[in-house]
Amino acid sequence: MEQSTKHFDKQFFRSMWKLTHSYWYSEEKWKARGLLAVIVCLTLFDVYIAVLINQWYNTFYNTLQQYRQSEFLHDISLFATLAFLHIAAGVYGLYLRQMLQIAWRKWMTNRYVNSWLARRTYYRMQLLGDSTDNPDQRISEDLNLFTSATLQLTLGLLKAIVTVGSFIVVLWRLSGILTLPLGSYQLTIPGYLVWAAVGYTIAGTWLTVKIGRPLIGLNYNQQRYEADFRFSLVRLRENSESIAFYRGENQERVHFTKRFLVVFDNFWQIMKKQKQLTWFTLSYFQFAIIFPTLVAAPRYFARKIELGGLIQISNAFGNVQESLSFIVNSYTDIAAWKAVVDRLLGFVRHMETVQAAATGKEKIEWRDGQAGLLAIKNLKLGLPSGRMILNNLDFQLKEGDALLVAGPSGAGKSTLLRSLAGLWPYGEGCILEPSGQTVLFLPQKSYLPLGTLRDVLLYPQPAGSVSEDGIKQIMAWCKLDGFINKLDQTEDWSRILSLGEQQRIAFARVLLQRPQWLFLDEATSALDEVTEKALYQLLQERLNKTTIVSVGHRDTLNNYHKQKLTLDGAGGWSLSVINRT
Ligand SMILES: Nc1ncnc2c1ncn2[C@@H]1O[C@H](COP(=O)(O)OP(=O)(O)OP(=O)(O)O)[C@@H](O)[C@H]1O
Repeated sequence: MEQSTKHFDKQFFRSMWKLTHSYWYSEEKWKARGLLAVIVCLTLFDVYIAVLINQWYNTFYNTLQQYRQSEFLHDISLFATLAFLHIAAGVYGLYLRQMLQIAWRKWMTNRYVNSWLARRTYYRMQLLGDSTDNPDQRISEDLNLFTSATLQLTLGLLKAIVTVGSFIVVLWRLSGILTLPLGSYQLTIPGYLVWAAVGYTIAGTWLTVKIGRPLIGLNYNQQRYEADFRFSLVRLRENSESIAFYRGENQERVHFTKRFLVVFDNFWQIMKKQKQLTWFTLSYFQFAIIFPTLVAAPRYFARKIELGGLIQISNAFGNVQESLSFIVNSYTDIAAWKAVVDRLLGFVRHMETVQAAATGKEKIEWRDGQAGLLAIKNLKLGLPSGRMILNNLDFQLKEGDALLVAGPSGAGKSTLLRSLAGLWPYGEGCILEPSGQTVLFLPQKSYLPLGTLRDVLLYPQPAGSVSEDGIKQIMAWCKLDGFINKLDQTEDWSRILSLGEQQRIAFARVLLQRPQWLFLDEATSALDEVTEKALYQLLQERLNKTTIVSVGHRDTLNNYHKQKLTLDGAGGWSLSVINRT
């Protein structure tokens, strides 16, 4: 499993840059940069308004203290204007930030989905270990969190820096010089309010980081445990019938309880840490309300500043402190954000490893050969454990051939088909594929997508690619006449159709797509022998030039093939001609 790295080290920032920069240099870069520039301007404008409001405090409270009624309404209207500008900047700042966020998320989602689907990465990632748990969560939730949190944190940081800069100047001006008697000496501290604010915040930040650090790992794990728990529930839904037949509810309950217990335990740890952190942060913020007044009180009672000045100091102090303690405020956000970044980086790395393996380092070589010829040269197939299941397989198939692959269960028949489809990476040798010809693989249980029966039949071709009459004719040939009037009905067909009906659907797909090379992995295992015969005869009549390679256990299959490849599961194989009686 990919672990959350504990620190923000150089490597993390390098990877982070890799994750982030692609969007800002993409084809959408000008739109993205333009939007970001407007948001930054609005943020700076908002800080400027905050400075004007801070000055307004001074004027307004002095007006009150000195009972200057004539200026009261003017001050109020000035406040209304400033407040309106502050609100407008806030509203549009958020609106545009969300606009940028969704555009960025859309772009990244497209990119991740494309990369996940490219070169069957989704399949190979599963095959090549489990270092990425729940890729669906990475694409749906993590990309969302990543884009929103990155913008929120970056813009928050910018605003914090500019606010600190502006209000430190204000505080410095209001501070004057503090003189402390130290024995016979006098200690003079210029801008002492600034030092007080900085000291207070640094102490708070340091303590928060110390208390809150374990939350990074805990949050990372929480997301993963939640996804694992959800996944186990989804599996029950997907396999409900099988589980119901086995009466496996108790076992499932034990399994759910076990997975949920992990969620529960981890959440307890988060709660305990969060409690400590909340004790600290709430106390810290409560004390921050009174702290500036305490610090500025000596100057007020020495009559060096008026009430307006005191309130202004308190407000400026609050702004500095709030911005400086940006890390304090958003420590848990930063922890969650770091966990998201780590997970995304893990996902990207895993995809890259799988794709690099697919393009470079693999020892099985898939090459385009001659049209009408499939040549397998010295093919060795192994398992991830290193066990050899097929040794030096060498044979050729020509257009129109029909080969039956047989052997005991677990001998490696499906694995051979996977290797011919380019899905199995463990092994070495060379496969010369028939150049420029259409190939179709039928697994034992075909995938039925969600949608109408027509979509299911045509998959993966789009609807409309075959005429209505053509579809109906082929359905009738495959003994699917009973479903003709349901062609446009949307159902969860994999739940409704029997396994045999699903296998007939798969044959109908073959006849609709008319591949030149057809590989069938126990594709008639759920059918009676009469139907099996009818379907193979249909292939021989309608697709007489198509080369057929079938994997199966039944003797009846001998009738539809010319050659037989028998695997013994220990690496050995033999090729023979089938003599039909
Ligand atoms: N992803 C995998 N990881 C590890 N081992 C695997 C994987 N897929 C298959 N195997 C192993 O490879 C061996 C061959 O499996 P395969 O499915 O090719 O056998 P088969 O001859 O088609 O069996 P059957 O007739 O029962 O369908 C089996 O021992 C199986 O456990």
